[in-house]
Amino acid sequence: MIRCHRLSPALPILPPPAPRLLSSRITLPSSMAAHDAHSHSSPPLLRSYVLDRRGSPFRALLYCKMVFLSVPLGCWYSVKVETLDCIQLVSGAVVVTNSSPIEKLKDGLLSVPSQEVVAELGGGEHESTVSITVVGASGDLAKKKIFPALFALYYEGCLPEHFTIYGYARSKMTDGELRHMVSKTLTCRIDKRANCNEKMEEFLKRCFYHTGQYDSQEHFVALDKKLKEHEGGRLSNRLFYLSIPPNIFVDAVKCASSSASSLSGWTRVIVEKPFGRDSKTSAALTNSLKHYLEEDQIFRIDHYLGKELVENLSVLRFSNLIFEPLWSRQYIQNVQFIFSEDFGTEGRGGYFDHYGIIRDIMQNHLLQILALFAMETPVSLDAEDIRNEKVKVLRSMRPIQLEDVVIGQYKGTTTKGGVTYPSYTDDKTVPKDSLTPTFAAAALFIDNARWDGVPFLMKAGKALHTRSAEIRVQFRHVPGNLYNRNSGGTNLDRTTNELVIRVQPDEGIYLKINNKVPGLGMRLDQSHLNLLYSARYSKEIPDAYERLLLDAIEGERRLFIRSDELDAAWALFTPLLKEIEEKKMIPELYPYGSRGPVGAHYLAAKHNVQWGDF
Ligand SMILES: NC(=O)C1=CN([C@@H]2O[C@H](COP(=O)(O)OP(=O)(O)OC[C@H]3O[C@@H](n4cnc5c(N)ncnc54)[C@H](OP(=O)(O)O)[C@@H]3O)[C@@H](O)[C@H]2O)C=CC1
Ligand SMILES: O=C1O[C@H](COP(=O)(O)O)[C@@H](O)[C@H](O)[C@H]1O
Repeated sequence: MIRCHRLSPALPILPPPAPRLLSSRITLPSSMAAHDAHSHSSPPLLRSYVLDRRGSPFRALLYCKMVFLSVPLGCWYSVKVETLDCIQLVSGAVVVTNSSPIEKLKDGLLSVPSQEVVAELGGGEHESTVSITVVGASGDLAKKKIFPALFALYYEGCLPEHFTIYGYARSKMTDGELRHMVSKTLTCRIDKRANCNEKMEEFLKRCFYHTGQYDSQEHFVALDKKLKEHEGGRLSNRLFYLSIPPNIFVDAVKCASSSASSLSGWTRVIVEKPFGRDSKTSAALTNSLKHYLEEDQIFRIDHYLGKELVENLSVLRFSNLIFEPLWSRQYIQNVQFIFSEDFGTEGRGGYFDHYGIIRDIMQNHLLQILALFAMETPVSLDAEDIRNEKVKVLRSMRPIQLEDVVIGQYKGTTTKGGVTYPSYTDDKTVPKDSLTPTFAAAALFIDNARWDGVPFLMKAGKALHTRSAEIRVQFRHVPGNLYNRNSGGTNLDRTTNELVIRVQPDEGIYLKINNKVPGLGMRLDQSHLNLLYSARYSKEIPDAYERLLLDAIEGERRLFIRSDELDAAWALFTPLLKEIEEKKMIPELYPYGSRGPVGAHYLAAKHNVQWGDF
């Protein structure tokens, strides 16, 4: 039985986006008019179809003759099947033709089941299956995040009934060794649950391994063969998670696309950051990927978008009357996006030195949050509507000035207790004279009517005193505040309201307000209206990778980055990065475990702001 929280009857299931044509070469016959998307009643024409709700939680597979439709539940289409030769609905995209067979839309990409494949579909034709291939399965991210997230999804009943997981990498491993590795590196929230071992056993039986090179068509053909065996003639959907270094993304995509794409269902590819180092390299990566994939097959992951409190940002703003009217320069003095880690780059120095903190955290995670925070109200919750608004706000951003940026690098320290912490450059994979910033603070501006003049401050650093990620919204002071005259010493112009969205740890939202201290006198202090998630909700918070993997399986693109968003993000940061690197800007050193360089305070002060985390 499916227990996935997404299917809870208490939760409204939103109607899916309207189907969209993939190519102008394809026309929808007039007989295929969308029925009422909100209606759950079956139009007469579809009654004879076989409806299978087991394959994937939100997808029903309708099968007839040569017709395959994979449509979201709750959405019915009126189709005159007799007049159509082939139909393939791929994740909301409709492919319909009156001539058979459907021509290939793009080489090796979207193909329609051949007669042979259709014939092969024998007994299992009413069922779909999802095959998830973790490319780079021997690596750090796969062990730390991807397998644990897949297991958590399995445990929660969120994976379809028929699924197979394949690990793919060059390292030689047997299925047994992969299973051992996965079970030993389980670091997910489920591992403390009572029947975790039992569920793990079941899960591991669905995990397999295939050794192969990332640029070998032959090895991907062999993988395809194995996937087919597991798929057993069901309609197959395939998800490839590229958990490999970026220099081999394109090789792997090329092979996966041309030798291991699904012939009957969808094929999607999750791509991990870094998406290039600048505008040029990012565009080159996008172009290469688009050679083998359609944009809507590419799921560019930014795992911060999968974090619960980031996902909640729009809910907070758009579903509470009290916030949206305040969301502008009229009431907000500044907004701060703060990321800090209490550990250095140990173990990842080689990667990090090539990127630095601005590319590693600011250009993606913090900027994505900023875009969600500052965008205009989208037309709907549809992925394209949201992403359109994000792109607009990113394009409205003023070029970042070097004077509005502070960079730092951590240096080793020895604590009073005698514990020694290394300098960034102590890492053997980092050049001794590296100027790569491990800390940066910046002031950004959005040149539009809503945000004109409001500083959006970002601060990100490694090896700081604490691990946290938060959004701080500092409101303007109350004009002519009556209590300034009689506040018992509190300077109300300094203690303005502040809304804090704590993304991690101890997820929560609190609003700082000025309040009367109880008693006969009139003394004010600043208190918190506090929503601490652990106190309010008994449910554990899913890991970001769980949400994003499930979204990718369900074809929900809202939390993935579209190529024009990526272009806009790089357009903002590339000139700054170029200037920093060309001028060989020297980072300010700060001690490991400290609060970062003092320059960050001068930067804030320059914009009449105080960092809220002090
Ligand atoms: N680790 C993390 O916390 C995060 C990682 N990422 C991104 O996710 C992706 C995977 O990260 P991570 O798991 O740390 O990466 P790894 O360096 O651990 O690489 C993953 C696998 O790729 C193969 N590989 C490594 N280097 C090469 C190479 N030069 N040529 C061919 N194959 C190679 C190895 O497998 P084998 O030798 O068996 O083929 C390795 O196990 C990267 O793009 C990274 O930037 C993003 C956010 C966080
Ligand atoms: O993408 C990255 O994120 C991690 C921080 O992720 P979190 O979910 O643990 O906050 C960061 O350590 C890493 O450098 C960066 O590449």
